[in-house]
Amino acid sequence: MNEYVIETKNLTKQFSNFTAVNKINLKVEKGQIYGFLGPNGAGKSTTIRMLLGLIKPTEGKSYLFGKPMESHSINLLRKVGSMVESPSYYGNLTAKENLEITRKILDADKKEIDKVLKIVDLTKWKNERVKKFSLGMKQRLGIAQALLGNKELLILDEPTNGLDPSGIHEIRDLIISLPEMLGVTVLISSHILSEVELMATQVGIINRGELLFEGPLRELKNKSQSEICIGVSPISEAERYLLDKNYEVDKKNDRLFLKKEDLNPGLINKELVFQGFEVSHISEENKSLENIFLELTGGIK
Ligand SMILES: Nc1ncnc2c1ncn2[C@@H]1O[C@H](COP(=O)(O)OP(=O)(O)OP(=O)(O)O)[C@@H](O)[C@H]1O
Repeated sequence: MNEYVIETKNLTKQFSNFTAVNKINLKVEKGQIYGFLGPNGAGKSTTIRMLLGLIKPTEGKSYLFGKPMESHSINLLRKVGSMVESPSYYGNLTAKENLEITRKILDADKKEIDKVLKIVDLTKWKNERVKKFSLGMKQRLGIAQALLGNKELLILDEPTNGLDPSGIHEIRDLIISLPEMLGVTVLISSHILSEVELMATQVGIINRGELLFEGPLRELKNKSQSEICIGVSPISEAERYLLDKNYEVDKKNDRLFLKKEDLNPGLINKELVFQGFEVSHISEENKSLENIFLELTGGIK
């Protein structure tokens, strides 16, 4: 049996009558960068809080490293580093002093401080007070804190939130390097697909507490049908003609869209021209991943 770093079985959380997380089954394998995606309010933080033992599930179970959380939580959580919302630090202390506090709490080896500073590329700034740091540097320090104690799993809740594009780039490069450099598995939550698209090897998409998809991004892309986009006149007559022929037709912005299932744009063109329509444009359109994500989560109707 495959042992997952994170596995949940019917994990559910209700707040009074409201179901924030509904019977979700997550599977995260060792060494993966798992993008946990969903719009605001989807249930990501609630799931993460259950995985970190901060709140109890109403129903269902979570397993870390193959063991049930409920019976081994302290030992399991020792191997998990996390950064939930923004990192906590003392602005008047230096980066090194902040890490020293966490190191002492964890009783980790002194050498680890220089090691994690190097990983997050803050060695040069280790003696600077954190209040002078940019938001990106503070997030990197938060990741360094989360890594202290030889962690095997990192859980990062919206680590790129509020960062500018160059900050996002830095955090992304850092996260991508972690599984290979340290052998850690990373779960990262976000409400923006493009922020995790370039680093996640696997994604889980949650909306209104339900897990809608789990798998590699390419599988998500393959799930969506491409369309044939046609510029044709007179458009209404062409639409009627295609509907009569049982094609699935959508009219948007003076263009007709046909769902492609073994449809050949060349043959459609020939058929329309043969019927006397004037075809000014015909192309095959693949939906962007962002559109697939928005459709799944209800952003586009
Ligand atoms: N303690 C609580 N009591 C009642 N409702 C809650 C509580 N915590 C979360 N919720 C509700 O559960 C739903 C899911 O919230 P959650 O914070 O998990 O979403 P999220 O996907 O992390 O979104 P965001 O990115 O906005 O934090 C929301 O509707 C939220 O209002």
